[in-house]
Amino acid sequence: MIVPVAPDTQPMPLAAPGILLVDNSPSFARMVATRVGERLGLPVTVAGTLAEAQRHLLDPGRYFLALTGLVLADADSDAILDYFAGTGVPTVVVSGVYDDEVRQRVLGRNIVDCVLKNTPDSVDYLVWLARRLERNRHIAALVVDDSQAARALATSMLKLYGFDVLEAADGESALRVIASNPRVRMLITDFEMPGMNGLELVRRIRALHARDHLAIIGVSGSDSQSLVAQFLKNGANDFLHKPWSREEFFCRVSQNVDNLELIGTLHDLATRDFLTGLPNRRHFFDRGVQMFSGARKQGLVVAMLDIDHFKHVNDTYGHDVGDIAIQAVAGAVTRHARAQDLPARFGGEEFVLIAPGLSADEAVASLERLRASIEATCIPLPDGRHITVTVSIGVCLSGESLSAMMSEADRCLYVAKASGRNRVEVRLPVDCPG
Ligand SMILES: Nc1nc2c(ncn2[C@@H]2O[C@H](COP(=O)(O)OP(=O)(O)OP(=O)(O)O)[C@@H](O)[C@H]2O)c(=O)[nH]1
Repeated sequence: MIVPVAPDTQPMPLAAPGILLVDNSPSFARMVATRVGERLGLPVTVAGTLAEAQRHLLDPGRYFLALTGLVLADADSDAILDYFAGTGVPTVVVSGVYDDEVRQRVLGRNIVDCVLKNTPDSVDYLVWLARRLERNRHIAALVVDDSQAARALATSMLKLYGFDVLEAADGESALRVIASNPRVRMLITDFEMPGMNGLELVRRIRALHARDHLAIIGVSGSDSQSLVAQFLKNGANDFLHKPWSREEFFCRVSQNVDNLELIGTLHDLATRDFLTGLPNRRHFFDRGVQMFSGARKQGLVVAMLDIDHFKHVNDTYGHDVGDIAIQAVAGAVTRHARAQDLPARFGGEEFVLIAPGLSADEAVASLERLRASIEATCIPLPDGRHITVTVSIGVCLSGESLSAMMSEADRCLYVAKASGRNRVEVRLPVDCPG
């Protein structure tokens, strides 16, 4: 999405923070803005001069990233670099020249990176960089080092890359910060610290947080050959030698958070149903068995839901509308589920819900509310029409195992269908006195 702004207009408020692209070539700026904006779905504002860029940046929350060229009509390259380095907005230089001299001038200031213009990969790299910096804003990083100066350096770099940064001066404080901040997904720790050293800290963190949830990078100025291996063997994801270069620091930090996200995506693909986003059947059984064994005292309820006459919906309106109806019912089930419940798409037009800690009356009343809410939902179709669907629900209130409860819930579902549909049917299993 491109937001063109006439040179003398004041900035317009934007809904989400976007990207400011500053370049003296309108055709290049427009090409990059279109491709970056389309691929990221973020607003990109184009400015042709430094003065124009300064006007846009008057509103501090409007941009999370500035991309700037070094050739502008109203300023030389040092003035451009000095200005952007002082704005507090993470800035990437997009330059026609990137030799050692430019590199040193750029990376000697508070500038995230320098990208060579007009190479086949430059737009791909900019898209990756912009996406990375945007996502970093939602990640907390923790820097652990007893040296205040070393902490300040790593902190300023991580802030430049958009992270929300926390600091700790020793291992014990670091453990406390992690315990109280679930948003911490990246930790950078020094080796030599008083009390607990970096290796011991990594070991203690790994007892609670897996590598695919919290990335740890060890750092040290020591020449010891074995230290890197020791950090990795104790559970660190990566290692950086002090003094690190700005570029290496950024690459390693980014690669590690990229990996965390990739693993998160793979986990979602393996555990979530693609159409509805609900947990899939496999994840349901994994979690459901755990919930069953953990809930012996308080008990749990298993409910099976099936959309009524769904074949008729498909036959009448087509498969796409059938999918919309499945998504609408999934939405109702998701909204109905409490934090401690486990809803899932069991397959086709069938759903399952495990709800712990409910009395029989509460369970029946709650599922009756769900049934009624689905019946009352007008499901909008792309052509402006609406449809409604109903569901039948079979409920089991207790049983010897999860599979026994599911069989009983399924049997009740069959009875609900046979008794006219759009109803909740509850029976206690024969092997349970109630
Ligand atoms: N659109 C769509 N249809 C699906 C999906 N999965 C299964 N179906 C269809 O769901 C329908 C299920 O029909 P039936 O099992 O005969 O049951 P029903 O028509 O809902 O009838 P009752 O359950 O007896 O009320 C079939 O037509 C399947 O093709 C899906 O992901 N999307």
